[in-house]
Amino acid sequence: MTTTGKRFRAKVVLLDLDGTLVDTAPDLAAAANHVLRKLGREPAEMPVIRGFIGNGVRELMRRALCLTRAPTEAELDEAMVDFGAYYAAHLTDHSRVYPGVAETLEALKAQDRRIVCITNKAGTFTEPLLDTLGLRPHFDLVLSGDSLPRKKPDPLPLTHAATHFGVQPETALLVGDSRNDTEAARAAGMPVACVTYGYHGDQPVAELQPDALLDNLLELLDILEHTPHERDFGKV
Ligand SMILES: O=C(O)COP(=O)(O)O
Ligand SMILES: [Mg+2]
Repeated sequence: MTTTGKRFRAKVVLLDLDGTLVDTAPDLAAAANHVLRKLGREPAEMPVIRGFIGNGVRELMRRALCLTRAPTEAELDEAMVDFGAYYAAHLTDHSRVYPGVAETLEALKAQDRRIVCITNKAGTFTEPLLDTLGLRPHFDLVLSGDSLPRKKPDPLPLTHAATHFGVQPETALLVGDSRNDTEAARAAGMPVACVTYGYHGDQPVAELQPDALLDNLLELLDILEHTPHERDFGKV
């Protein structure tokens, strides 16, 4: 773990999904490659697709198609129908919860913190994915890429979650893995920790200058202040 030595109040803990809670890259890559093959195009290597995750599945598919030829919006619309059907049927064939995640979520709950999942993944995939992997009961609120008018790197999902629980953004904490997470947090005035194992392309995650770096989500528990929170909610 590398941290700046800061401790965070984190009355509300917001967690990114893909690359932070769950390694979803194998099933996302399989869905994208299913579409590429169907269109007679060359499938892409897993690490290449992995670098496309974080801006929602439509952007992932667009970038996968661009490897051979940029699609028109109509072509992309059609590709997304096939992508959606395949991905919905194979959401958790190979996707796995990262080590330390379930234990961390349980500990956060025991400390009376509110727990939010904030992802750019479409809600139609987020809910069944969290359900199947047994994570859904841990969350007090789930915000997907299409839950609100704007998604990360826009600060809206973060400020929405803070307002929902009646806390100031600076007393919450986002944990994510990519530039979308750090940019959204900075714009919201919220501290941000990054996991080092997630999807951040070729760029070392330290270059995103998060307030803390975590090699395992359990390390989050070491950087939180332990003060009672129950009476704080709703008093912005
Ligand atoms: O790109 C996606 O579909 C989701 O990405 P996120 O969970 O890391 O926000
Ligand atoms: Mg992510």
